[in-house]
Amino acid sequence: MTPAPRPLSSLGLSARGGLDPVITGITADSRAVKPGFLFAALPGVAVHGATYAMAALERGAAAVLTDAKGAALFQGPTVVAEDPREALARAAALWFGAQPATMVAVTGTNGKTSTATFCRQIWNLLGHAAINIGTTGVEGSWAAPSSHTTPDPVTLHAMLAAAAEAGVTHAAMEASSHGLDQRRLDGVRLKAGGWTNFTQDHLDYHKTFEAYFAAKAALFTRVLPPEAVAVLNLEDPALADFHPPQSLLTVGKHEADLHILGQRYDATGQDLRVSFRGVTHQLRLNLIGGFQAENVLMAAGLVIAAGEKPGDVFAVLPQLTGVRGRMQLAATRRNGATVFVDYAHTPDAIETALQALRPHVMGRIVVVFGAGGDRDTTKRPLMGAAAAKWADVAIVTDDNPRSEEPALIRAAILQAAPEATEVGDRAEAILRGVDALGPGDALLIAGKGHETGQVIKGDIYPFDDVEQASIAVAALDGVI
Ligand SMILES: CC(=O)N[C@H]1[C@@H](OP(=O)(O)OP(=O)(O)OC[C@H]2O[C@@H](n3ccc(=O)[nH]c3=O)[C@H](O)[C@@H]2O)O[C@H](CO)[C@@H](O)[C@@H]1O[C@H](C)C(=O)N[C@@H](C)C(=O)N[C@H](CCC(=O)O)C(=O)O
Ligand SMILES: Nc1ncnc2c1ncn2[C@@H]1O[C@H](COP(=O)(O)OP(=O)(O)OP(=O)(O)O)[C@@H](O)[C@H]1O
Ligand SMILES: N[C@H](CCC[C@H](N)C(=O)O)C(=O)O
Ligand SMILES: [Mg+2]
Repeated sequence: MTPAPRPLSSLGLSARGGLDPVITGITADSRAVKPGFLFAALPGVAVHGATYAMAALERGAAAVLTDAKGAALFQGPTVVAEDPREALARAAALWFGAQPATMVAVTGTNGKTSTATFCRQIWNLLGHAAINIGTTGVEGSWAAPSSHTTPDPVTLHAMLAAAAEAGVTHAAMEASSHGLDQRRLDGVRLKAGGWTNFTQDHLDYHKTFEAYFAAKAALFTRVLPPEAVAVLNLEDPALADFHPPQSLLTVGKHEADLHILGQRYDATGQDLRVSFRGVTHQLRLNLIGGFQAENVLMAAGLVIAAGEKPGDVFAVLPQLTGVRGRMQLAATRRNGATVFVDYAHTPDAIETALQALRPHVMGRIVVVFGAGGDRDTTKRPLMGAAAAKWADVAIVTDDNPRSEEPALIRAAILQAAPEATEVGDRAEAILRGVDALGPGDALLIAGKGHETGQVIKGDIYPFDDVEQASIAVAALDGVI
């Protein structure tokens, strides 16, 4: 529902010369401007949005929000902000207004989608209308697609207001480092924030580990209010020395508030003994992979920090179901071999996923994986090394090469995995992986998870790892 027109000043903004025009909408894209809109001309990676300010004004923009550099590029009603991205996020929060009453955000190199999804499932199981917002879109009691893990502030606040108006009271969202760096979350009212882990990814954007860390730390140092709760995974040494302004609920290590006392794996999941502030709980998780227990504990910590009773939360954990494309059992061969689809696309995730699968597998582990184009190039050999170390057989293939030459991406991986087999066509690579499986073996198809497309140059070709796994098993085992 479109909010009613209102004066610029009601969005916490003032234009040069004391102008206070009536605003009818907000956008950061000049092509979406309608008469009366506030156009946010943001400093971008490729271009300064103020390049399009005159086009926006010609389309009837009532005012342009930008920084000093942008303001020098045009003439017209101008709001100058030191940080226009943060000003836009706070204006979007005021413009759309309604947000679900109880919200948490989770950051970290890996585990965000899993944790946010488990938060939503726990809240649903406790009777709340809840959603998770992130890489898999908006899921739960209200659904919507999302082009980003962390949507831009105008899209995000429109989502939150629509969900609240639809009766959603609880929301868990992923705070990506890009999203935090670009202030996309700055107007969101959060009760708790979680940090799963910190390893390598996105250095193509942040350039240094320090900048990557600072972007994620900002969830606590800038976005979360001091009265909120910080849920930190102390298993990760990078976080053990992080001291946010908020009170802590720690998970992971034995001195943490919430930690695992014992873990026993079997073919369909795991049994856990966990301790929460001295009280022991025994529970079953029908989820494959130790990392899933870590994510479940992070989710339990966030939901408890946001107000739920610990006993109620632990009681519903056995009902949690797997997250699409995260260690998802996609197919089983006639000889009993299993095929899993997972989203691992960083060195740590490849290592974690392969190690996590091992206790559930009697025989060999085969892995099929690649690395995304137009992303962090330095992680490619590290991914190759992780696969070479932790899998028995590795097949290197394509995964969203985007604008890059696929063979060069594969070569960068193979230089650290000389024993691996190179099969550029992903469907053929999966078929070869399935064909290699003997009784008790397992295949891990990693990197694309829930994705339903292969991004090559500017096009997206339909491709679904789960579907390809079933096709390969049917073709080889004669099941139609
Ligand atoms: C690198 C990056 O994150 N870029 C994001 C950023 O673009 P930008 O500001 O740098 O855009 P730009 O192309 O330089 O343009 C500058 C400004 O001019 C405006 N413009 C541009 C053209 C025009 O005609 N008129 C106009 O007004 C643009 O709207 C923009 O505000 O702001 C845009 C608007 O919000 C985003 O769509 C865009 O995401 C790009 C497409 C992207 O691929 N981002 C990925 C890397 C990303 O954000 N990934 C994370 C993490 C993923 C994960 O780990 O799960 C995510 O949260 O999804
Ligand atoms: N706690 C964890 N520690 C290490 N690896 C993990 C953890 N949780 C998940 N993974 C691995 O990372 C992959 C991605 O998990 P998930 O989608 O939950 O992470 P994410 O942080 O949302 O990723 P992205 O930033 O790409 O959206 C999983 O498929 C698994 O291989
Ligand atoms: N299969 C995807 C996974 C990464 C997606 C997301 N984390 C991003 O960086 O956009 C790729 O490598 O292209
Ligand atoms: Mg995600």
